[in-house]
Amino acid sequence: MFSVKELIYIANMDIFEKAAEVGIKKHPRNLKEEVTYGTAGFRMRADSLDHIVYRMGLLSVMFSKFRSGVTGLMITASHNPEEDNGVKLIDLMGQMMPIAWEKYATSLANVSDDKLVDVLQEIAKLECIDVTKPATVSIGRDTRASSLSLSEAAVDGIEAMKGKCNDFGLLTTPQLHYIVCCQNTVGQYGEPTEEGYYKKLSAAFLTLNKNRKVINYVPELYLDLANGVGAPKLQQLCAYLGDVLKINVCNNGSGKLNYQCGADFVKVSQMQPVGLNLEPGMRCASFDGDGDRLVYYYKTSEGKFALLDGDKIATLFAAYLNDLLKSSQLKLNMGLVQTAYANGSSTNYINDVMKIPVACVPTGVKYLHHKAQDFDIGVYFEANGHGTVLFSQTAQKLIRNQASDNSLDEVTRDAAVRLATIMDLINQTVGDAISDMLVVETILASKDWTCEDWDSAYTDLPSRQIKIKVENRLLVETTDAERRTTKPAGLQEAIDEVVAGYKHGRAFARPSGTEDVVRVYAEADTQANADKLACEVGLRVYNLARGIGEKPSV
Ligand SMILES: CC(=O)N[C@H]1[C@@H](OP(=O)(O)O)O[C@H](CO)[C@@H](O)[C@@H]1O
Ligand SMILES: [Mg+2]
Repeated sequence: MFSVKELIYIANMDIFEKAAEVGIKKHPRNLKEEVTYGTAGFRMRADSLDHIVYRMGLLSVMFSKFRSGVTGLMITASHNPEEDNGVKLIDLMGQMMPIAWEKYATSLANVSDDKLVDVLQEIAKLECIDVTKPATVSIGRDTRASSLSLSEAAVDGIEAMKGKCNDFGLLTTPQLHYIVCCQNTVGQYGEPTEEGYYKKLSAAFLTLNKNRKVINYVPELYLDLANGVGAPKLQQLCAYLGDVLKINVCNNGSGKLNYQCGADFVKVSQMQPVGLNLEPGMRCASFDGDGDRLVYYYKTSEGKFALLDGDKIATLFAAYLNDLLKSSQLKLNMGLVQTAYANGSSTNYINDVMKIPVACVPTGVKYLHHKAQDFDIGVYFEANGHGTVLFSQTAQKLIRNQASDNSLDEVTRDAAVRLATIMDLINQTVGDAISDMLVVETILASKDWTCEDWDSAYTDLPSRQIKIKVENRLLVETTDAERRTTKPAGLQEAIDEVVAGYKHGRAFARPSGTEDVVRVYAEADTQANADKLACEVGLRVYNLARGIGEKPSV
């Protein structure tokens, strides 16, 4: 007689062995280097990814069985070059896969073909997974040339592990997060389709912009789509918006993905993208390649390029929500979550002027999202334009109750109705360029603001970001939400010494989780000083952390 545990083990073994056979035959491991499930899953050159994506297909099914719900798998390398690709897994409510599972992903990706069964068995044992249980995985992909065949590898993995696969084809990353959340909440969050996504967002946007009276706000936006998946998706959305917002698009798929365009390019180079003739008076924005980042920009009347990045979007959102909270007489606490890359001026403004609690966490959406859950209303944004707002269950309930309380005066109730509708406009599962753009437009219209009005809240300190190539980036270790290094020995002291020589100086170095580099960030009183500080800190990293190739120079 076998025990239940033994029977599960035998049934699992059968499936695992077959999955390993398919793996060897169709998706053999072709990479010698070790890879790590990083800030946004696995990311590397697309031609090294096939076996990893197949194996993530396997893992996504085990994760679905473990969670007893629909999990997600997205194929994208976001803002990285066209030649790269990546894969990441999504949890039931549309959040990132838990950190505990990242180590399973890493061991599964690195194990040799002949030991694949052992790792699968180990995960099943550790998490008590019965592989014979039903499982469903929803998958999506971006527009990269390599994405279709990689998504087929994922389907192979899902089917080999006896999971059901919902292949949604081309999607922005946040659309897949939204769909997964809808599927697991049985439609409560919305209809689990792409169509449902457009309907939910556009309905909220149209309601919020119905009776607006604007003089300064111009309902016309110039939008750079990074030649990514945002392009076809935005076009679909526009059909629902009518003439409430005119969107002129550029980099809408005919050029090279993320090349001199897109949110990352605009943020890092602090320059307008190709294909856009920026003139004063134009309100412009950029998505990244998979549609989960958004930055705005404009040209000042003096002809200077001015960026409204994730920090500016976060403060715009938080201030507006705070006003609505006050007017609707709701006592809910609100907090803002940033990373070390947030401009120092924004942090000061939130602390000193807005008087809202602000937290700093390590880079990566998973950390921001997690911290934002500490508040009734948690606004989180990375400076690069990835972010959203989370409303706790209690907050959602109180806001909806207030919105439907007929005994309240009109002003109070209107504010509560607006808050409730804004909740529907925000993609709470993850940062979403489409949704965030609609929220920004709604707020600007409601305040009757231009970009200059929005930008006038505080002035960014000049900043610079550079990348340093090193032999092994993991030699650099950090603490204090990545603001200080603990290794290699002497690096932090060297950084401190350099920073001390600059007015309003602040700088830090950390290993990237998505590229093989150490990133250096610096800010100071002038652009020239920020550039110089970044370079000087970069040199210390180069010298103390075994830099390779060209030394940084201003
Ligand atoms: C400075 C910066 O922008 N870092 C980005 C980048 O991570 P790194 O770990 O810095 O490579 O990609 C992540 C995923 O898209 C994003 O979450 C993060 O903010
Ligand atoms: Mg992205």
